[in-house]
Amino acid sequence: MRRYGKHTDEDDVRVRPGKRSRPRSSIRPKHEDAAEGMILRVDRGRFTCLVENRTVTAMKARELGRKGVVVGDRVAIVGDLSGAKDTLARIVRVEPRSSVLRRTADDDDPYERVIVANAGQLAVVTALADPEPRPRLIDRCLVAAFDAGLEPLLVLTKSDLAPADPLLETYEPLGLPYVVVNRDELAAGTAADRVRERLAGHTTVFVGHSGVGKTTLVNALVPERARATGEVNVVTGRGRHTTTSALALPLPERPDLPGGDLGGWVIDTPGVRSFGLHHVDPSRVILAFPDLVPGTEGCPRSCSHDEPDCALDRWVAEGHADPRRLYSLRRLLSARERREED
Ligand SMILES: Nc1nc2c(ncn2[C@@H]2O[C@H](COP(=O)(O)OP(=O)(O)OP(=O)(O)O)[C@@H](O)[C@H]2O)c(=O)[nH]1
Ligand SMILES: [Zn+2]
Repeated sequence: MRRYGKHTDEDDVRVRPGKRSRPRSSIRPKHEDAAEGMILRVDRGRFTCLVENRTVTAMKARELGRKGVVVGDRVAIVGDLSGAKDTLARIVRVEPRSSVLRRTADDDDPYERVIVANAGQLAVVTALADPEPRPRLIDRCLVAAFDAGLEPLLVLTKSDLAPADPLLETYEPLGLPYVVVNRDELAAGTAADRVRERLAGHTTVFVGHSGVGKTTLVNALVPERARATGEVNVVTGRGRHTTTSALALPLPERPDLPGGDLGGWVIDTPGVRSFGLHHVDPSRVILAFPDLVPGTEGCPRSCSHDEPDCALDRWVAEGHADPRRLYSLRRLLSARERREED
């Protein structure tokens, strides 16, 4: 933990004599003894926070005001950090975030929200059948990932029910990493192992439509989770998770797998039906297409890259980039507009 000791103040005094040389203890942050923590879960104003190797329940200090604290946030935390039952610590500071995944208000949720902070990868989980894949929802998740600067990963489940090829063909121009899994591989553990290799050393957010098999996969990746959330649904009688917010789970170490000693985090999110994208800026999305970026030099100011004067048509016509890349970019950008089928 960084300390804000006397030394800094003394330096200040020496270089800037005069009036301002009186001791300025007030410039020191109030909570210099705060511990560092990571937010694992948010539930009705209570935050589950990892501090060293303990989980501590905390609330926001009043001084944070309306500042949001979300899963993945690194925070400074004070108070009772024992993690004992019925104790409540206080979050006094949120550290700068390396990334922010958000969704705009939409039918599922009337508020714009930051879903997760500090993630590096977005795993878009899609079933190849039951439920049918919804390419527009996949596109919307990809746009959110590109906008937030997260690396996307396609996880296609239920390949025992339908082939992956048609969908993979659609996404081939994007050159995304992908993993295809089926029921037998899930049962054998090999599906989770292949996904695990992609997660090594990363913080990965899992998103997917309800029913695609996200819970099955996350439980296989983090067996601890199945135990922690093994409540039984009274209607179906099946064990069901009750995630209403994102939940960060540490990946168990797997020295037998490539990169398996690196650890990593899985952040599970509730099933999504849509993914609001009004906040997305096309100029950030296009950064995921470095082969097209130089072609935008001749574009009109604040070009949507899908208008008659867009210079990208000429860029690909002159052979600087694959036309399918431009087609894919435009499809993604158009996914920002709301469509009925979303
Ligand atoms: N055939 C087949 N079924 C699978 C596969 N993966 C998961 N399932 C089944 O699909 C159903 C839905 O899986 P879940 O893991 O509950 O799906 P989910 O995405 O978490 O859905 P929510 O819990 O509604 O968010 C379950 O009955 C799983 O057993 C697969 O690869 N093949
Ligand atoms: Zn353009």
